[in-house]
Amino acid sequence: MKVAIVGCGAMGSVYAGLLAGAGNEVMVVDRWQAHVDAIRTQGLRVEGASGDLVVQLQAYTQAPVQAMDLVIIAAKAVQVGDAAHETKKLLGPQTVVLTIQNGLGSADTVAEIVGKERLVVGIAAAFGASLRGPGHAHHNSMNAVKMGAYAGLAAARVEEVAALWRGAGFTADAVDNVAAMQWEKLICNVAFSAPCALTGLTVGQAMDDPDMGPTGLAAAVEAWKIALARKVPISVTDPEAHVRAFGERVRNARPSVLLDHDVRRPSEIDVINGAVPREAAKCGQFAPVNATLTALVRQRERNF
Ligand SMILES: NC(=O)C1=CN([C@@H]2O[C@H](COP(=O)(O)OP(=O)(O)OC[C@H]3O[C@@H](n4cnc5c(N)ncnc54)[C@H](OP(=O)(O)O)[C@@H]3O)[C@@H](O)[C@H]2O)C=CC1
Ligand SMILES: CC(C)(CO)C(=O)C(=O)O
Repeated sequence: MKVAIVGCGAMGSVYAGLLAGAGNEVMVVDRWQAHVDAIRTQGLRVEGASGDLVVQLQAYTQAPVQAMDLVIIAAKAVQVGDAAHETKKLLGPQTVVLTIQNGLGSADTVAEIVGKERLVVGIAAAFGASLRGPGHAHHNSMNAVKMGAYAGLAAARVEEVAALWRGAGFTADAVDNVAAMQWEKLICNVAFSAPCALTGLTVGQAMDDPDMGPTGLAAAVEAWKIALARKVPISVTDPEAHVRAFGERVRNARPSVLLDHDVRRPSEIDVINGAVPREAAKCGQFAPVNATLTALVRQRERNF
């Protein structure tokens, strides 16, 4: 399959490396010139839970005009609009677009730009990925990739995309309910995104910390209650166990909100912890734990 990855950062590199390693024709588009240059000259190295491999890829800072079978948008929520515009150059009549971001709301932005009928929404859970340098990604784990149609795309086409991922060594499944898939991940992210960004702790250190451990769990339980109040059909019955199982897989990870703060860059906090009070308001409820954590992160970001 001809696959393009738009936004070849930490996660995009893991996707690109494994999909190319499985024999797909993979092109990556990323605006970090040094990363693209390194991929062109030395190949892309992906190291960590999946092994250690180097793949040769086509790499660009701007997408060429070329129809692909599948375009994966792996930019962050705050960048997803620009990345979707870049994606338009890669679309043919049959191209499927899969957008994978943490938090809530990115898919709506992408749907407006690339069209909802071709869109698949994905979630990647427990990878703990980062870029170690130009052309070199690392990931702590690789738990699961889940995906479902945004609106209209036939279930068989979504299943085809999931099969492509499985063929590359991922645990990947097509799901019926995108909202449940997103909330089940969000419950995990809220426990670590703000707490780790505010303290500099890794996921494992935050879980073990006598202050941040309970704070993260309170944020997760609050998100879980709001998901239930919003009647999202999540399968989580014990949010604390759900979060602990997730955290144990990526103890050494520094959540991407913390990675953004390392370089004084505004993060995805508004669509992660910040999504919970917004969703709560839609059913007349409050989410004070997530609202407070979001306010603290936002205040810090105003000084960047
Ligand atoms: N890191 C992780 O372990 C996990 C992350 N996620 C989620 O996956 C998503 C991606 O995260 P992550 O890989 O960490 O993020 P990164 O910041 O590492 O990667 C995103 C990349 O996309 C590039 N980019 C942004 N806009 C464009 C554009 N218009 N054209 C080309 N390139 C573009 C960025 O460039 P630039 O740096 O210049 O902005 C960056 O290199 C996020 O939603 C995150 O929450 C999910 C599971 C695990
Ligand atoms: C580790 C973390 C929290 C990084 O943002 C994550 O979302 C994942 O790996 O699934």
